[in-house]
Amino acid sequence: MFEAGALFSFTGTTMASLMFFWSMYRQFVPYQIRDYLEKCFYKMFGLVSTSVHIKFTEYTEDKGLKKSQAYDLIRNYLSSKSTARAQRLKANESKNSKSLVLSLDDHEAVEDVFQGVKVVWSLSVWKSDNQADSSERRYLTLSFHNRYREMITTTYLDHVLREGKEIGLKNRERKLYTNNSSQDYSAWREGRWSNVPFDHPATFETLAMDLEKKEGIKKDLIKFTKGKDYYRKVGKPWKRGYLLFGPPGTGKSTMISAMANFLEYDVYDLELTTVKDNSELKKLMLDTKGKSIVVIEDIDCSLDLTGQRKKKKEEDEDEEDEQKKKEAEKLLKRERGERESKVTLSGLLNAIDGLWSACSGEKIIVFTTNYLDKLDPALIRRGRMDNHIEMSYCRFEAFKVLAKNYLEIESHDLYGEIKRLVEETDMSPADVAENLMPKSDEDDADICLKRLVMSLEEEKEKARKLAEEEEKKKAERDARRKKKKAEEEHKKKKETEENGDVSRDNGNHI
Ligand SMILES: Nc1ncnc2c1ncn2[C@@H]1O[C@H](COP(=O)(O)OP(=O)(O)OP(=O)(O)O)[C@@H](O)[C@H]1O
Ligand SMILES: [Mg+2]
Repeated sequence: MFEAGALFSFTGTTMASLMFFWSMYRQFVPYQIRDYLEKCFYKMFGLVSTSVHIKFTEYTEDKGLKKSQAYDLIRNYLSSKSTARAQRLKANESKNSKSLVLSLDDHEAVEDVFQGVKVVWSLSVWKSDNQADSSERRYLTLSFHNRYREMITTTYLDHVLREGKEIGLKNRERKLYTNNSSQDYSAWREGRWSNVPFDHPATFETLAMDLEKKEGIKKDLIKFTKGKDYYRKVGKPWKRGYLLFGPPGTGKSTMISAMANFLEYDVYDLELTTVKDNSELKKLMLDTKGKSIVVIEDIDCSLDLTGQRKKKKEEDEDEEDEQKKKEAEKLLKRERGERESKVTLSGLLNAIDGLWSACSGEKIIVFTTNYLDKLDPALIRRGRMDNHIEMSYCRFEAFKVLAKNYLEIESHDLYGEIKRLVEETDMSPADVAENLMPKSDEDDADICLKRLVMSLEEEKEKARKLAEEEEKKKAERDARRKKKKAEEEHKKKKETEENGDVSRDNGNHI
């Protein structure tokens, strides 16, 4: 028997000799001969070995500069397996610096089991011999028994890539994109979209609206995300359009953020007024990725999309005034040399509905507007805007959500009075929220709710006065119209009488 000391010294000497021979081999044997020897070794080894090895390099072979997508997907896939099973791990900061990401360390291996078959993944590093070149290339090797060659090279690898993609999407930092103006050459050269991290805190839990409606929207979204095969089966591109309409401050933009957080999607905020023409719009849409929400806010203000609308037969004076104001604004813009977007309604319809709009996977398109009736029916027909959601003034259900968010209360003596007032008064959730927000440390729930009651009463009074004034104005307008009509009729009658007199006179002359 060896004594412990003797055993250590024997092992140490052997290791030192091996390392000496290894370094001599790498230093003095030329690369071509080494390569040949290694190939022979692997060949001989292959005769007795029953293992198969597949190598996945970090960079693609062609130019060696492009990162291999498959390599990244496999690393994503292995991250959770390594955390659970590997002995040596590497810790990196995640892109959003919120947490640490653990991955397999260099020269480490991890086992995976798929359909009862064991495979081993190992991570190796190749270092250049060239002194001037300090670069390192990593590669992953998948080893498994030859008996499972067919299953591993098809089913298992498909499974790894698919899972890796999903993990990557989940871990990615979500982005809020906005389109660069093509007038701004430096920004346009950088890319069609600029982005910042998307960090809006709105969720469906904090969104104040009718509870049943909210649940309906959540279910609709879940159904959509799971509908890949269904959409393919019925022959529809995998996208869904939402039209959010309602008065200002009712939560349309908040709803978009809640949707993005719920689905973990990116958001593309498309500013149509800076898009030069239809072809630019097409390019922008082609540049959006899957798992994203493309938003066009205030669609009625973005473009003159109402041009094709049939004018109402009876335009009242107010509408005429508005039309005149718009024309004057346009003229002023033109005089100032401001560029107007040449995106047309058909261009926009193509962008959301055309052949190429089906590129790049699942996508949600959202339009928001304050005035539903200002939009061309073609733009919002079902199939294009599948789900029309009205965001309305704050009613009691919505108030309760806001009170819970802002004051952390679920009931109060004033709830009865508030219930009556919010049902009678049109106040936006934004205004209700503002009243509920404590303005100082002394503001407690009692003070905030009383302030809300006061505001609601004021609003109610204001609405009553406004309605009275409107009524008065309408009566005046009607009276003016009646008077005008009577005058016209009188004038017509007079003209006919005069014409009758003239023809009688002429008759007398004859
Ligand atoms: N339904 C809601 N639930 C929770 N908060 C809301 C809701 N509606 C409005 N708010 C609050 O009011 C603010 C303004 O709301 P938001 O911007 O979503 O309104 P909007 O409908 O998009 O208005 P606009 O038509 O003017 O664009 C939000 O930041 C949010 O704090
Ligand atoms: Mg908005």
